[in-house]
Amino acid sequence: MVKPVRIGEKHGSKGDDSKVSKTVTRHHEFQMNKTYGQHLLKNPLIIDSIVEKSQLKSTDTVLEIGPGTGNLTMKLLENCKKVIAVEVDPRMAAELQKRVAASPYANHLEIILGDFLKVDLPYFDVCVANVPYQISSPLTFKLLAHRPIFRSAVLMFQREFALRLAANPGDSLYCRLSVNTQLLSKVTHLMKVGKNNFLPPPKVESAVVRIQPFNPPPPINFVEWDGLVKLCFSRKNKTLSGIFRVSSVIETLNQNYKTFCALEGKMDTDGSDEQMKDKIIKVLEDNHFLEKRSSKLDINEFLKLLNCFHGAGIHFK
Ligand SMILES: C[S@@+](CC[C@H](N)C(=O)[O-])C[C@H]1O[C@@H](n2cnc3c(N)ncnc32)[C@H](O)[C@@H]1O
Repeated sequence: MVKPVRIGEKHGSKGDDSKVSKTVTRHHEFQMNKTYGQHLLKNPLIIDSIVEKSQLKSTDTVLEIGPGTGNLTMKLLENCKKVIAVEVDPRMAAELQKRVAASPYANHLEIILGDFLKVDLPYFDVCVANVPYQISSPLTFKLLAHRPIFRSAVLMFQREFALRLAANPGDSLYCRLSVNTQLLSKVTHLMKVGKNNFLPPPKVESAVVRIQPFNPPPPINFVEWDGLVKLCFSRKNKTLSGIFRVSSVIETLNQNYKTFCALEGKMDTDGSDEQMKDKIIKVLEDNHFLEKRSSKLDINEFLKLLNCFHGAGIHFK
């Protein structure tokens, strides 16, 4: 558990827009750390738009991941009760601490110094962040696994990642990430953001999405679900018939089946891979999945497929 560092209490002038550009200017003194994905948002219009789209309430506790020197944090503080910011770089945290101490919001910010992927998260209502792109995927699933379930997250990602999150069946970017995220949440693409809105500009384009976790979450064993989805997207344009006829896949599912039978106290533990192949093909055939392709299946069809396999005792972990 990383110990939270609390910001000291100091007061200064409120709502001073010049602070954004001053801080941006000061960033030239920093050597930006590429491994931490340090690209600071410098366009106040984009910052305002992100905060507006976050639909914050004055009673909200907001989680920010990677506040940097605080360009977004300052605007968030004006619009909620409290910001909890997780920052890995002590230089950034110190800069943010100084900046907030000179504002009326000193008592409304808590900085957790540490790696977002390793810290225990506190309670929060909404997450708003221009995230470090290199941890986009584990960051998203850490948020979605967090309890209690938060209201929404408005997050800046690399554009391609954002498009993958929001992709629909049939889209070229529809993938395992789209299906796993959309099983657990509603994803909405909010806006594109060009490179020149950052300092220094990243190599890639960016986009902001809103993620609203389903509450209650679907009653699905996520490991089983992801096992099926991972397999189906190993060759997303191949038919399911083609994917499930591969001998290594049949072998693995037969092993899983035997483990499942043993755990359930069933005697059916000596079936051959050939028998397993017939069982799998029968499930696909009986439920009209043989000629379907993952790239076109929606969440409900994946759910149906998982249920059909489970009905036959076929498991994916
Ligand atoms: C893209 S910058 C965003 C900075 C600031 N929010 C802004 O928009 O100007 C990403 C920030 O995340 C921080 N960061 C990188 N990896 C992190 C991690 N694993 N945990 C927490 N913060 C991280 C970086 O130090 C940097 O401050």
